[in-house]
Amino acid sequence: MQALLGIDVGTSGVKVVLFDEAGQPLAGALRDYPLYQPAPGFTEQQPEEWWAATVAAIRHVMAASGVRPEDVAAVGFSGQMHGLVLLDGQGQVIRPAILWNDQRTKAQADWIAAHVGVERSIAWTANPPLPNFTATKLLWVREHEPDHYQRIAHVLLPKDYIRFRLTGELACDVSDASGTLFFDVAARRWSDEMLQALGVPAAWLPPVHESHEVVGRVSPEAAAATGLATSTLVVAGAGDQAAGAVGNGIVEPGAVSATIGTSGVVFAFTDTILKDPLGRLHTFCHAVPGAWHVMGVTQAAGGSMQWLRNQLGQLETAAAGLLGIDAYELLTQEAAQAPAGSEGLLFLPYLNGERTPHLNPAAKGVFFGLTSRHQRAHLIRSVMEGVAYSLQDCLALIEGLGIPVGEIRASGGGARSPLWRSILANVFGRAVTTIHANEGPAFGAALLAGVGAGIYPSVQEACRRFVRTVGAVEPDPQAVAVYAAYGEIYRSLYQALQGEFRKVDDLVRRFHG
Ligand SMILES: Nc1ncnc2c1ncn2[C@@H]1O[C@H](COP(=O)(O)OP(=O)(O)O)[C@@H](O)[C@H]1O
Ligand SMILES: O=C(CO)[C@@H](O)[C@H](O)COP(=O)(O)O
Repeated sequence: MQALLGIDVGTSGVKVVLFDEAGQPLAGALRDYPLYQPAPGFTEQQPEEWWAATVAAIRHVMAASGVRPEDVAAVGFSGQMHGLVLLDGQGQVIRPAILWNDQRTKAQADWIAAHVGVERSIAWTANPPLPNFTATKLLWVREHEPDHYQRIAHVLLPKDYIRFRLTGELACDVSDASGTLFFDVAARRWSDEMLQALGVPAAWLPPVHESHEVVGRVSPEAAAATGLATSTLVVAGAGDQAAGAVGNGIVEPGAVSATIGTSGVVFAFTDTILKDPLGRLHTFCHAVPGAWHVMGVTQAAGGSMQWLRNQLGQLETAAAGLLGIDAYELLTQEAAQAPAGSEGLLFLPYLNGERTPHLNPAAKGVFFGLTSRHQRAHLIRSVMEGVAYSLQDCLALIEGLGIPVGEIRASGGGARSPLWRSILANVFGRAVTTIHANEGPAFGAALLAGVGAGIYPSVQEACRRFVRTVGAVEPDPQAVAVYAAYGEIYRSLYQALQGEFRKVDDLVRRFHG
């Protein structure tokens, strides 16, 4: 028996799952780590805490599965994208990682827009400069922390740091590299033009591979720490959205997924490179050779529910432990008591600014339409509905590029909720399915590992064999009409409040920054 290990270095924690050759999970482990917010708009994590959590999760999985270490054929990675990890010449981490949802780098994104130009940025990298992308984070360090900047020898993405600890190899893959703004997405290699224009040494960036390619083996030190064998291969892996798409079978034309993780993403496969002229959708390499994808991103999808749970769900959080279910289940059960449309209560999920379609890091979250009639159930449901409207904004732009959209596959933690899936179906006005497995990007990472180890002939073939859709939810015409009507107001609210978001942002910087 050969086993495959998928490691997903997520935002809330690391998920490690061991699968057999037939894609069946043998054992899994989740280990959380903290997210630090040292100032308004800043989000950081400690790479050492990712590694400690990964080691603990791998040890747990190996012990729980009883699989012999030498039977683990290969490891594949998935990871939160865009985060900046800086290493010095000795391979030591220089400062905490600056994450994908950090909002501090608007000035650096504006600087790139002014000095390189949005059009040239899209021509060279397929994407406009956005605060979320790694390049702006590196420029921020250059400007604000020159001592740190001078020590840089290597720039890595989050999962690639974990691979470095596991193998000693510096490497990246085409899908994750696409989210740095240093990458020529059309040619699938680092962009000399962009690196030169930004004055960033190309030598800082690691070699780039297709996602299934083998980049090394587990090192003796990492084998001692994790319990894995030094014979185990390690493949390049993918950014969490591309890895999740592989796990969902989004590897052929017409396949589209909607993921509610901490962020929310609508993801469509493309076999040619397609770009939104205004850069509102990301155009990235897929984890499938010769393929690309477009995706729209909601900054705080599950993140909005997490915020609500933390602020209003202390009782549920305490009770969940006793009842053996999670707090989100209790909260979404309560949301089901409010009707579709939440009796006129609307939520704009811009708690961490917004990417698609507004590209505005200063956008703010809003509850609109509150009356004394509204109860907690309405608040919870309106958050779920607001996230769905935001994903619908992403879907509309994808359809606007002429990409065919059939049924939509829902995934991520939020898709565990049948209510959220039915809200998605009614807001999209389309059938929404999920897949049989709920290991998400870790499953995709393991399939990529299987291709790299030669167990499966291709990523598409692995998906054809192992990915099954289940649980189709059809849209209900009455609810579709309700959401179409409220959706119009949702969209007009951003237009009405855009100026106020900017003013509030300035005031927060002035008084609380
Ligand atoms: N049972 C549930 N019902 C509704 N939402 C859920 C449930 N479980 C998790 N979630 C949502 O999923 C999010 C986490 O999704 P996940 O895919 O695990 O995220 P990430 O990969 O970003 O860490 C949570 O923030 C929460 O909003
Ligand atoms: O920023 C993006 C994609 O562009 C996010 O997908 C991050 O890669 C992490 O998101 P979660 O998986 O934690 O929601």
